[in-house]
Amino acid sequence: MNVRFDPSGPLKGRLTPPADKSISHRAAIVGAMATEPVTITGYLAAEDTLSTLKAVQTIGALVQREGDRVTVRGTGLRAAEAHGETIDVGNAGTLMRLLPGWLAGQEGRSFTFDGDSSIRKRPVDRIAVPLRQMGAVIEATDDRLPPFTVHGQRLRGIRYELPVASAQVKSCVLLAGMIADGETTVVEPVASRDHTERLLSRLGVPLWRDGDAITVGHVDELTVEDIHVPADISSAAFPIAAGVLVKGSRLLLRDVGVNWTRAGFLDVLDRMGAIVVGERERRRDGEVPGHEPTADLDVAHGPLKGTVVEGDEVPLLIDELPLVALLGCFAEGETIVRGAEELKHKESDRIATVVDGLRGLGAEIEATDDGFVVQGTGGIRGGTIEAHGDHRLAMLGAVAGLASREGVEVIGMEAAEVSYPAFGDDIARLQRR
Ligand SMILES: O=C(O)C1=C[C@@H](OP(=O)(O)O)[C@@H](O)[C@H](O)C1
Ligand SMILES: C=C(OP(=O)(O)O)C(=O)O
Repeated sequence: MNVRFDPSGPLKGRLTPPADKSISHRAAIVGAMATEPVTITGYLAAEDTLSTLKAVQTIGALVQREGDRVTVRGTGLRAAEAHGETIDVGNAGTLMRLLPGWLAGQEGRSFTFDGDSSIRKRPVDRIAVPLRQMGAVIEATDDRLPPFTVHGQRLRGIRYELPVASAQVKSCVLLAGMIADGETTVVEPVASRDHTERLLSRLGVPLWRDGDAITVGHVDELTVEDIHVPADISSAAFPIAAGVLVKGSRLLLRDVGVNWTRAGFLDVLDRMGAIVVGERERRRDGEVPGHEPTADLDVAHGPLKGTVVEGDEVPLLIDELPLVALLGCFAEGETIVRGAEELKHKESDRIATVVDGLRGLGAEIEATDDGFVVQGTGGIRGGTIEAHGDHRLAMLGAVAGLASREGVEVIGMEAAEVSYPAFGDDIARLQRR
């Protein structure tokens, strides 16, 4: 589906962005691990998180959905079984990397995972390495890609130093650690989103942090309280960027998750001089809070200046980096992102697709090995951008169009269904106010 986004008049009004995708995946998986039924309110109804509901059904959980209220009746920690059915993760990397952690500990049962053409290019060796050390047997295509099969075994706890900062790998090992013998420790090179730690900690799972090391203990049974999912800051980032870039805009985004391990985009916006007002959670080392803080964010159009995003900050806004590139086009001076090689392993190679895509719209942007460099020129011309089946690229093109001089045609806008099905409607509503 090709959709044209013309230069927009001011965006105005209030909006509750869609529910958090990362937290929705985790809530459904944890619900499936529990023995008693779990109610999740505000569950994200988008392609990726519907794949997770289907996946947990494939392994024996019952799922009931009424709007954004989902009830999961799980199998308990040690009774998941797929009966030879393949688990289809669709386009969802998070699902593909988290669920095998739990299933690796289902002794004597095997689970095959597959997904769409994008997922078949995304590495699973990053989870196979630690899970094998814990005792699981994993067969993957070319030893590193889907489709892959996890043969569940009795697992033993390990200490694992993550070679790259990845919340998906960290979460996978922590989920496996809950059913492994002994304690399991994951050491992260730099902080990444900690939704799994917060959720497990709230549910009474023995879990603690010591500097960069997170340790989880063995659990016999999981009791899960009802879970509420806040709005997704990664989805909110698109209307926020539109509000910052389109002249005369003023938006209020409500109930947005501002967990500091996710809210790096707001810090980068601050450095660029953008006007976004709202209470954020501040970094607190050594603590694993049991909740997800939220805030209302008041956004207004204003001038921007260039900034530098370094590797330590990258995991705190990994999915928002494409938008940093777009903001850089409008900023005074240079905007640089470094230490973001991980962008190459997303739904598309986001260094290549962002740089080629924005350059096609008139941006002065160069790719580097681990990021990009953008020269601010005060705006962008417009043109056509290909989404490459990547939801974040589709919405990047849309926001670029709203702020451009000539408008942007997005090829493959349907990709937005993965995380933000109401994106087009929400933007249209903000344009009518
Ligand atoms: O844990 C998660 O929910 C996610 C972690 C990140 O991936 P990595 O762990 O691969 O960096 C992020 O890009 C993805 O959208 C969601
Ligand atoms: C990278 C993303 O998700 P996933 O890894 O779950 O496919 C994303 O949502 O931008």
